[in-house]
Amino acid sequence: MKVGIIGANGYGGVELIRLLQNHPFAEIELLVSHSTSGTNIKELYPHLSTIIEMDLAQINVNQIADSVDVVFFSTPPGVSLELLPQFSEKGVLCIDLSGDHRLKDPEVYSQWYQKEPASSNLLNQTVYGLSEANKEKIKDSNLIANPGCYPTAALLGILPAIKEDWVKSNSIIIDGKTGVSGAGRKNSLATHFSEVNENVKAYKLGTHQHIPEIEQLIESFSGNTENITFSAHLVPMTRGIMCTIYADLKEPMSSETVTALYQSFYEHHPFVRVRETADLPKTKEVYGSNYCDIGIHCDERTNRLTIVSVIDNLVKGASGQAIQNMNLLYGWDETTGLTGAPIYP
Ligand SMILES: NC(=O)C1=CN([C@@H]2O[C@H](COP(=O)(O)OP(=O)(O)OC[C@H]3O[C@@H](n4cnc5c(N)ncnc54)[C@H](OP(=O)(O)O)[C@@H]3O)[C@@H](O)[C@H]2O)C=CC1
Ligand SMILES: CC(=O)N[C@@H](CCC(=O)OP(=O)(O)O)C(=O)O
Repeated sequence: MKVGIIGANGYGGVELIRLLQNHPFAEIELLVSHSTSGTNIKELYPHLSTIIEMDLAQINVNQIADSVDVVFFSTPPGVSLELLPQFSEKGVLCIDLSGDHRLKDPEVYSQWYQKEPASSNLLNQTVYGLSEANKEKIKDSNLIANPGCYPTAALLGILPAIKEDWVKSNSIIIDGKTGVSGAGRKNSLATHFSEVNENVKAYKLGTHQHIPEIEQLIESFSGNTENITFSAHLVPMTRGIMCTIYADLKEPMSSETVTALYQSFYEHHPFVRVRETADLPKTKEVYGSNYCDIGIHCDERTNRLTIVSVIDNLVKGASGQAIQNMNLLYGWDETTGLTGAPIYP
């Protein structure tokens, strides 16, 4: 099965390359770049020398569509809006790592991304690729909107409680922390070493594009409209996301009971590991891997549930999950090519 990666010279693209090297059924056919076509990928990323030495190709829809079976879009918002319909029309399977096709309501997309939305026709064909939540739909789709990094950690953390209807409406608060690679490879003042090192900052409060994405999936799970509070924080590490999620319980529950129920909920989902309460997960314990680790605490004084959910933003939060979705789509075991253990320490 032949794969093309558009945006191959960004962090998401390079993580796709790393993971696909270990995939037994997928072969990288084309690496595509907008601004560095003609350059060998090893010149931009010397760590890939002798592993993959391929010139980056230009964006040429016909040529790409003729040579690959599946295209990953690892490009900033707005790019796949224009390109993806041209591939989809030609019957190429598309997996979009950007936010362009995640929101079902075109008006909501315009409001949060300040861009013209994709066509309703295309949005109706799109499956939201949170692998654990939409496994059956992903198997039958040809256009997958891969989730954002924060939504992956937040939703895997909260969905069992939502599905079981344990939490009070509008009581969910998600406190998210991310490593700097979440902002991609492009230069910016916000990701400059001196700005990030020995510093923690909150950003995009009330305006983060992941707010409607999280609310949309909660609604599709519960049938209820839910308003969440989400705060994003940048912390001085390269990879990793931690979402600490707070919600008021409808009825008192113990940590042990909720943990056992979460373990049973994720029993058949190999990439979600639910820990015992005394063993709350840390970002380093999933570094470089496709795992999402979850820990639970119920405060019996306040009747509040706290969930800690960690992922690697570039793997389960982006490229790893994109490959997991490709595996589901092709009917392969979902763990194919993704069984590497986290890198520790
Ligand atoms: N980093 C992360 O942790 C996560 C990222 N995502 C999403 O994945 C996507 C890629 O992110 P990431 O790899 O981090 O970002 P980078 O900035 O590292 O890479 C972006 C890529 O897109 C290409 N690109 C930029 N503009 C255009 C254009 N106009 N047309 C075609 N290609 C273009 C860039 O290179 P070139 O211009 O040379 O082609 C580059 O290859 C984004 O939508 C991001 O929001 C999602 C989850 C997590
Ligand atoms: C550090 C940093 O800036 N992180 C990005 C994560 C973006 C992301 O996950 O991508 P999508 O926009 O495709 O959802 C942010 O918070 O916007």
